[in-house]
Parts: sequence; structure tokens; C-alpha cells
Amino acid sequence: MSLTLDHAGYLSGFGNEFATEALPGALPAHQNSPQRAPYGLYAEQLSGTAFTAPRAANKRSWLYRIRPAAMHQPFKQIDNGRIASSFDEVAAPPNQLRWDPLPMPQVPTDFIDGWVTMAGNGSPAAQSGCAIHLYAANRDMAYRYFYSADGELLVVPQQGRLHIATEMGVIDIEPQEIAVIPRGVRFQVSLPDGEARGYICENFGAFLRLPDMGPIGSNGLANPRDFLTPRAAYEDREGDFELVAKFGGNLWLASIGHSPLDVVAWHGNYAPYKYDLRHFNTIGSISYDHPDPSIFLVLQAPSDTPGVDTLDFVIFPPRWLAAEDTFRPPWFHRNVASEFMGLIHGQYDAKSTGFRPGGSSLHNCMSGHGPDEPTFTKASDIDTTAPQKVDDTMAFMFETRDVIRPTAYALSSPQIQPDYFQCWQGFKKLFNPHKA
Ligand SMILES: O=C(O)Cc1cc(O)ccc1O
Ligand SMILES: [Fe+2]
Repeated sequence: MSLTLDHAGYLSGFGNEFATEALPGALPAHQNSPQRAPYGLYAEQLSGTAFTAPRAANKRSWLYRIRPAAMHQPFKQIDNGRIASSFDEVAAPPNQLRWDPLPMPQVPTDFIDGWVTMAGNGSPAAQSGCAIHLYAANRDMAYRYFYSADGELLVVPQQGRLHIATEMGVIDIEPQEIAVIPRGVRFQVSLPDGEARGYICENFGAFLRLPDMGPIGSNGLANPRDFLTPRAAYEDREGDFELVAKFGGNLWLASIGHSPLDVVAWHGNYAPYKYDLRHFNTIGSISYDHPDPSIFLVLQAPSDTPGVDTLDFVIFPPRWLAAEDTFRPPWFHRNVASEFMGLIHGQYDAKSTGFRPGGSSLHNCMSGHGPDEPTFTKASDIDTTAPQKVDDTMAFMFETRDVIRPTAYALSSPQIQPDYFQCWQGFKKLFNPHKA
């Protein structure tokens, strides 16, 4: 693992009060809204929480921009494509579900055209729950800009880098890194590798935050300084552009005569950020038994019930396993929470075959799952005291309090694996009442 102190282009820290300017003196000193802002910029506040939210939860930034965000033509509703925001079209089955990766598009498709909603719960109106989308794209959003008023976007690339130019600066990510773009922040995605594929969790609820760590102590898991927020960067560009908004579950389009990425300076704590999952400080048992996967929690969106999140973002990174008399892969389980998993890289240690990078699986509330038969047999026979490196792997889970309801599209998708249940059919009856 390499650590760098110099994050060119980024500011380090989770949820800090940042201050950044692309031109010297563009940020007004000691005040937010002077009569005239420097350089003829317009001052504008972007609030992510209620004005009166307690200080620890309060999120807002002040943006100093070439034109106010209000300056665009009226929005008109456009086709939602494969984006869904209502999760009651079909009954959610309790079956274990798994999908192959989404194929790359055959026609020119930009980052927004390339979204397909697989599942979700809650709604933007309820300000709770999430939508789980996949994306597959092969074209830059050259003349289009986008924002979601419905939720913050947790972007998890699986293939291909993303160049995300946002109002508040530029984020470059590659597979095994993630980006979080807050509600309302406008952005444009281009594809340095020509095509890209991955997962998006659109969080309608409380903002993702770093979890409390209890007895783990003050260090570990995702360390705050590894979260990077872009420095201010702006484009001063006029032309015939489109601003696409996701608002109330629908897509809306407005003509705009300039780039909305025209913020020359900003300060505040409401801003996009990125994180390299390879920096996660993975913690596990050094005595016996496989702990609950809550030790793999990167970010959580808390609910109103203490200790119960509406959404958890969990990863299964490379790690060393050494334990006495222990079944080391994920155990068989049923869970009150619901689990949507994706694979970014390599192989997942609970599945010998069938869960491919770019693929997805869904194990809903109380649906039995766990290792497939070959994984169980291998792990039951192995010498568990010899340290084993689970290497070359990066899986993740969007885990939610409410049932994750697949969309009609997901259930009839050509990528669904109808025989997924078979991976739990081959277990031999090992029970012998005469031998403990
Ligand atoms: O279902 C899964 O593979 C994810 C998972 C992993 C683990 O180690 C324990 C519980 C759990 O849900
Ligand atoms: Fe699970």
C-alpha cells in the first residue's frame, strides 16, 4: 500500500470545512455574501440540510460562480429511459437472485443514458431508502450536465475510469475507488478509457457518513484523511448545453447557454468526495470465528433508530485469514437486513463460480444464503491455522434496513441467472447422531 501526503488537486479529510479558490482572492474574506463578490462572481449558498440542523449534522457550502444556478430555460420532462424510482411495480420475491454483468452498450450511450435501475426501496419523497442502478456507457457527456435532487450518488466503478467534472472541482476515479456526489451538485462525466461500467447507489436518506467505531477505537476502517474532495476548478464556456435533473423520480431537461460548472471558488462542508477502497484498514478475528460483516463498513446512512442504518456500504477487500478451528468464508445466514452485492474485481470468497466482476446478487430479508457447496467443502477441509491471503478481490454490499425490491426490468433481465438457487442444492447430509 502506498500513502501519499500530496494529493494534487484534492483536499484531504472527511466532511471537513473546506475553503478553495481557483483564482486568488475569489473567496470573500470573513463573510459569505458581500455586496459585490470578487471578480464579478455571484455568491450562492447550496444547503444539504435544514438551516437549523444541529451543527454536527449541518451541511452547506457557499459557491462563487460566473452565473447563478437559476439561469437556465424551464425544465421539460423527458423519458426516464431505464431509470425507475417506484419499487412497487412487481412483488419482491424472497428468492436469492443473481445477475451477470450488464453488456457494454452497442449504440452511443453517455453516463446518464447508461443507467438501469435494478432495485431499491423508500422514495425521494419519503427521504429514506435508496435506488440501486447499474451504468454502462461508451460516450462522454460532452454537451450535457446532470444533477440528482433525489439523493446523493455513491458511484462504484467496476470497469473503466470516470472523469467527473463537478461544480466544485474534478474527481478522477478508477475501479476500486468510489465517488460520492451530493444531492443537487451538477456534474458531467467523461470516459478516459472510452467505455465504463459500474454501480450507483442513490441514497434518498440521511447523508453517508463514517461509522462510529466503538471498541475498535479511534483508528481503522476507512480513515478520514483518505477521503479526498476536489479543489475548486471552473469552466467559462458558452454554447447550447443541456441540464438534466433527476427530480421526484423523473428526468427533466433544461436548455442552458453556458456551462453550469462555473464555480471559481467555494467554501463549506457540502461537497463531493472520493475514496480509494484499497486504503481500507481491514479488521478481523485473530483468534476464532468469522466476525459479522459490520467490521467491513465503509460508510453508513443512519436511520432515526439508533444503531440501525437505512443504508450501509460494506466492502470485502483483500485480507489475511488465520484462525483456530474456524469456518473462514462467510457463514450460512439469514439476516433482517437486505443485501445487494456487486463484484468490482477478482473473485468473492463465498462463491466458487457464477459471481462475475460486474455481476450483482440480491439476498433479501430472511432469505437463506451463504457459501456455495464447493466453497463449503473446501473450507471445511482446509488447515485453518495456516494463514491464507484472500487476495485479488474487491466485492461490496449495499445493505439496507428495508427490503430491496427488484424492478420489473431486473427480474426479466437477460442477465438474470435462473439457476442461481442450484449453488445451494448439492449439500450432502453429513448428520450422524452417533458421532459428535
Ligand atoms: O452474504 C454475503 O456474502 C455477505 C456477508 C459476508 C459475511 O462475511 C457475513 C455476512 C454476510 O452477509
Ligand atoms: Fe449475506
